[in-house]
Amino acid sequence: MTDSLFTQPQLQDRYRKTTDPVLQLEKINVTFDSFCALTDLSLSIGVGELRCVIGPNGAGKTTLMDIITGKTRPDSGKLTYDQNIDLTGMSPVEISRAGIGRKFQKPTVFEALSVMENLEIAQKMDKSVWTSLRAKLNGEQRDRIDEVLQQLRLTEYRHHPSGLLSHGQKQFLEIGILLVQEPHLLLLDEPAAGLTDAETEYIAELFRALAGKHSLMVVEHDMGFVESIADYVTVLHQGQVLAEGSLRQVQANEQVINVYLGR
Ligand SMILES: Nc1ncnc2c1ncn2[C@@H]1O[C@H](COP(=O)(O)OP(=O)(O)OP(=O)(O)O)[C@@H](O)[C@H]1O
Repeated sequence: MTDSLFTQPQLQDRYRKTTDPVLQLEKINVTFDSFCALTDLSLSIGVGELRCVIGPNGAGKTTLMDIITGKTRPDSGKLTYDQNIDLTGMSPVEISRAGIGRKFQKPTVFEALSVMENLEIAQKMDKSVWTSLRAKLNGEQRDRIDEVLQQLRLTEYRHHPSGLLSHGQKQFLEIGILLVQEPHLLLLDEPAAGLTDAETEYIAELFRALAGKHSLMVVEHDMGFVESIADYVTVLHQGQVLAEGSLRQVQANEQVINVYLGR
């Protein structure tokens, strides 16, 4: 077992084997009343890996993200981050501070504030909104924001009110809000939903560039998008892992064809 992978971000992290897990779920069970949303779910995401999670409606994809981020507590099972951090006892805020960032499907930016202000607030998560805006950024923080603005093609919109951005730009800003917090693991729920073809292509390129430095778990229904980004795919069905492998492998799996992809 290696030492804690991410106590301090290290350059060599990107060269670690993706077989080193950044996140491990072991026999996770979640029930709502008597309905089993996740049943003995085991899953492992490697350092720097870009994992896609697919599956039919109701398969448990959102519940999986809710478990990882502490929004929902499992009834049983182990949830280990960074080799030895037990997430099951941590609050959503503690989990976020430990380096797990989540982007929901619907953008949730502060619409009245500028693009830049949204990023500043995100960078100083530990302070209130107004304290964050008054506190001066140091050079390093400013550089990081500039870098993220550029990465998300938002530099020329930095002073625009976020409410005036297009849907796609708001999605990009939301990814930027995650990136300025330097997460180690990003959870992205249907990031391509509602994007134009050009935006989808760019976001695919961006995710491929982020993998290695960050680990990414992407829940997505758009198979074209999955094909353009995924090295490894997990198929969920009825709260369990139905299949895992390359997209080609899972696309050829009879059970996956029957329950999800169709003929
Ligand atoms: N709070 C809840 N109370 C009761 N049942 C729930 C709750 N949350 C989820 N479920 C049920 O758990 C199952 C898994 O839901 P989940 O939202 O995780 O699926 P999903 O794979 O994300 O689906 P979709 O692709 O439609 O978003 C569904 O049958 C859903 O109705």
